[in-house]
Amino acid sequence: MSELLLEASHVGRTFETKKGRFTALNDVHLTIHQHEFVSLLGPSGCGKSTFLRLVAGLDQITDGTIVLNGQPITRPGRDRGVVFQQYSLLPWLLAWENVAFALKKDRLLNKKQKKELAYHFLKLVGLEGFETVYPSQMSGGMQQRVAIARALVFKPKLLLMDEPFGALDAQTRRDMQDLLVKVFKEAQSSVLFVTHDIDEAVYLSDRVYVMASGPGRNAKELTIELPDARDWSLQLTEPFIAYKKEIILELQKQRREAAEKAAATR
Ligand SMILES: Nc1ncnc2c1ncn2[C@@H]1O[C@H](COP(=O)(O)OP(=O)(O)OP(=O)(O)O)[C@@H](O)[C@H]1O
Repeated sequence: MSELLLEASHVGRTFETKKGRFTALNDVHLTIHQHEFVSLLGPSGCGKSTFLRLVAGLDQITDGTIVLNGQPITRPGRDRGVVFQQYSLLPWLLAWENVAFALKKDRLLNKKQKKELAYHFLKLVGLEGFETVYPSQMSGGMQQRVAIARALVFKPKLLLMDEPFGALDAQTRRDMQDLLVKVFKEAQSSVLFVTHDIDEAVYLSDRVYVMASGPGRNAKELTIELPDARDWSLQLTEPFIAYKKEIILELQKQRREAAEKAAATR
């Protein structure tokens, strides 16, 4: 396997709430290697977004360590690009300006170079010809493409994506998944991808971490070995269905255990 890029060990995150201390994550482990696509899957509330925010540097761990390229993560940085479910584009800026905005503080590039880079990444995500369109004139899928281009424009080592296709209709979601496979290969970055969707996780990933809740923790890790050239017929193959089944059975087991635990405390 290629070089280790990110290593999260014994990660914990507790929150002080009105009802007392709440443990959102407990002893979570995760690794990502160079050029690896890793998904984080699990029931609602198991702490996927909390974990992603810690890796993004938008929140601080209460236990453990998260090391990226040998350095502990303490704040956001240009080595990580983030894409959320909400596209969060600036409505008063054109598509290319939204992408170039991410380079605002880059003093090494002049305006022309920033514009060229923005155009390059918009082309990569299939938006050639839409550079001078405002977000309000774009579909949800197109807006999310702009958000992906914006996250990639400073060539991050790690792309962090939190349910990026959650707001899209089924067909657009499929198109975006195929686009992501292509973009991921060309951008030569690694991806940490949070999703609820089992098919999406198996289709896109090299490895899938399945989490459990109460508190959020590791439950299962799968290495996905499927042909590199992914297309949708892959989803009908036996190996794909076998991975899916393994995840479904794990999630069913979790639901059963949670129900038993709830019944025992009643
Ligand atoms: N700032 C906070 N203060 C208190 N509790 C929080 C805070 N942030 C998250 N939590 C709690 O931590 C738990 C994990 O939340 P998180 O959003 O990470 O889960 P998730 O797996 O991403 O869920 P979903 O799939 O529904 O988005 C939840 O119970 C949530 O209420």
